[in-house]
Amino acid sequence: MILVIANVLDAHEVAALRAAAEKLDFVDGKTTAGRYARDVKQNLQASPSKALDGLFEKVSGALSANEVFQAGARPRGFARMLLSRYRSGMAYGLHVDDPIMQGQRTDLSFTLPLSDPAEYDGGGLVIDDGLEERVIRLAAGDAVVYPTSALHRVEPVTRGERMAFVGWVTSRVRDPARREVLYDLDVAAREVFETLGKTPAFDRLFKAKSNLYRIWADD
Ligand SMILES: O=C(O)CCC(=O)C(=O)O
Ligand SMILES: [Fe+2]
Repeated sequence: MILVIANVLDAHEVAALRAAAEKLDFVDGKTTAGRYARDVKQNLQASPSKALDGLFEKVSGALSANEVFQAGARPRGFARMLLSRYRSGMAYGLHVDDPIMQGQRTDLSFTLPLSDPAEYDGGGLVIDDGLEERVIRLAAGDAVVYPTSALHRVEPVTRGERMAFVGWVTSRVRDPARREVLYDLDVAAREVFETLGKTPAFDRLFKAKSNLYRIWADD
């Protein structure tokens, strides 16, 4: 399941993060890529610093407060986050991300751009779901969350600059099919609640979702 979540950050938050990001040092992104991804990775990444950690906290806080992210990802925590920058001519070829980062299993990947698509050409995130490729170009402040198991790439940027947070989430529910069942039940329960109120059908649906979550959640 690929989830696009609108407005994780509002325009003010995006502008503040962008201004703070402009003050950071950026280095070659190859330093954080795995053995095979390194060969196809051409981008820049903010070097680790206290200021960068502060930005990561804002992003993880905004995602954690987002109901759609909670329902779709069931996050236990964030394994890693990066702030990356693609200037004209830069790209990240087809690759798969590391299964373990900083000792944590990576179940879900996300991209949250700080640049609007009008600021650059190319630069789409292309996710291969096994059957076909999907090209995703998000507005600044939106996020896409997708299984870390998927092959993916970033198309070459041919004009302007694409700045984005990327990160990896460890989920309490490791199996993507189970996560999708929980997400569907959550969405259905919410819809019943909003249209019909807290009816017996809602109580049953929500109980079923809660109990499946209890059965499937890692300790
Ligand atoms: O920038 C993106 O949308 C994804 C980048 C990526 O695949 C990575 O950093 O591993
Ligand atoms: Fe990647």
